[in-house]
Parts: sequence; structure tokens; C-alpha cells
Amino acid sequence: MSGTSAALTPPAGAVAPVRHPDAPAPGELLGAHYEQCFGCGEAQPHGLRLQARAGEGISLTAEFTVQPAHQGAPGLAHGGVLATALDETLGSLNWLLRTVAVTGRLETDYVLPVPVGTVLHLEAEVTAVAGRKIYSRATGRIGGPDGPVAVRAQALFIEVKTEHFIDHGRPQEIRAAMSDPDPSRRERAFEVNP
Ligand SMILES: CCCCCCCCCCCCCC(=O)SCCNC(=O)CCNC(=O)[C@H](O)C(C)(C)COP(=O)(O)OP(=O)(O)OC[C@H]1O[C@@H](n2cnc3c(N)ncnc32)[C@H](O)[C@@H]1OP(=O)(O)O
Repeated sequence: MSGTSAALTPPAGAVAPVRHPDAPAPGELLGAHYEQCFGCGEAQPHGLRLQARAGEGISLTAEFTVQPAHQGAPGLAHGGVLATALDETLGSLNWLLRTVAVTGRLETDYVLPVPVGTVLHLEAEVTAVAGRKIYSRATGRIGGPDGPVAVRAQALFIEVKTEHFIDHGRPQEIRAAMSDPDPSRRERAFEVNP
């Protein structure tokens, strides 16, 4: 049983997403966009350290291993952590469009429990774009990339200007991110041009 709210259905005028000419080639790892990101950053000891890889078109795959720090019920992944994995995977799609966007809405179906130690195999794609609105969906499978679906999500991301982060983020983290020695991460954080 699953449902999708009307807000996640692309409107009549929506168009197919266009892969940016400078998007990473299919098979290429995207790497963390920010080392302190709870979803993908390598400097977060209890973060998900999710690794996303570009796919064909506007799609990607990602993996994340459920750690003991990610439990809700004993021995099982917390639902919010699984939603984070889906959110991070869906958010990474925007790098293939070279669009800076934030999650406006995320709807998640939890289909199977996900035990600690499990590798969650995620797949995501952008389905449509309407102005600033980016529609996408993702699934997470367990037991292998072709295993049963444990979680799935649909999302609406909203394009924002770089100022969104500068206006709302804490100055010390903004300064630290701006001085990241990795030019690719600086670009993904602050210099993206659609
Ligand atoms: C420092 C590092 C930088 C990193 C960069 C890479 C980031 C990667 C991060 C990856 C991490 C993972 C990702 C994360 O975790 S991102 C973090 C979690 N998300 C947020 O913090 C977002 C918080 N929300 C906002 O800032 C604003 O509400 C936004 C910007 C989203 C919209 O406010 P804004 O004033 O700009 O726009 P608008 O209100 O005119 O709306 C525009 C259109 O959108 C429609 N709409 C809006 N909301 C919803 C909704 N909930 N359901 C359905 N529809 C919605 C709205 O009806 C309208 O439609 P239309 O009337 O045009 O038809």
C-alpha cells in the first residue's frame, strides 16, 4: 500500500530533466558535497557516509551500510535514518542537473525492516522539472542491488540561489565550507551555475 500526494505529481507543463554537459560520467563517484554533511560527509563519525555514483540520464545509485549508531528498534535501522539516506540520494541528483536545490517535500514508504549491518542499495532518478520544482523518486533494496525493495520515496526539490545557504547557515560553517581545499566541493557548495 502506498500513496503519493498531489504535490508530488508533476503539473501538465512539466518537462523532462536535462543532464548538464559537465555532469559526472556514468559510473563516476560523486564524492561528498560537504565533509560535515550527515548524509555523505566523511568527517561525521555517526553519519551515513553514503556514496553516490552517477548513472545514465538523470539517475544515480548509492550505497550505505547501516551502523549500530543508526538503530531505532533493537538491531534495526531508525526510519528517520532511512529517510535521510533517501533524501541524500535524491539530493545528489541535482548535481547531475547542476542545480542548487533543497528538499521541499519527501514522502517515504517503509516496506521491510532493515537490520544493522545491511547494505542499502539505492537508486534514484529525476522524473520531471517544472520551473524551480524538481520531481524525483528513489528506492532502497536489501540483499543486493536486485534484492527486495525495503524503502522507497518520492520527493519535490525546490531550486534555490546560493544565498539561501549564506543567508540561513551559521557563519562559522559557511566560512569553513568556503575555504574547503577541495575545489570540486567548493563548487558544489557555492559556485554552481545552472
Ligand atoms: C552549505 C552547503 C551548501 C550545499 C549545497 C548542496 C545542497 C545539497 C544538500 C543535500 C542534502 C539533502 C537535501 C536536504 O536535506 S535540504 C534541507 C532540508 N530542506 C530545507 O531546509 C528546505 C526548507 N524550506 C525552504 O527553505 C523553503 O520552503 C523552500 C526554499 C523549499 C521554498 O521556499 P521559496 O520561498 O523559495 O519558494 P515558494 O514557497 O515560493 O515555493 C516555490 C514553489 O514550490 C512549491 N513548494 C514549496 N514547498 C513545497 C512543499 N513542501 N510541498 C509542495 N510544494 C512546495 C510552492 O507551492 C511553489 O509552487 P508554485 O506556486 O511555483 O507552483
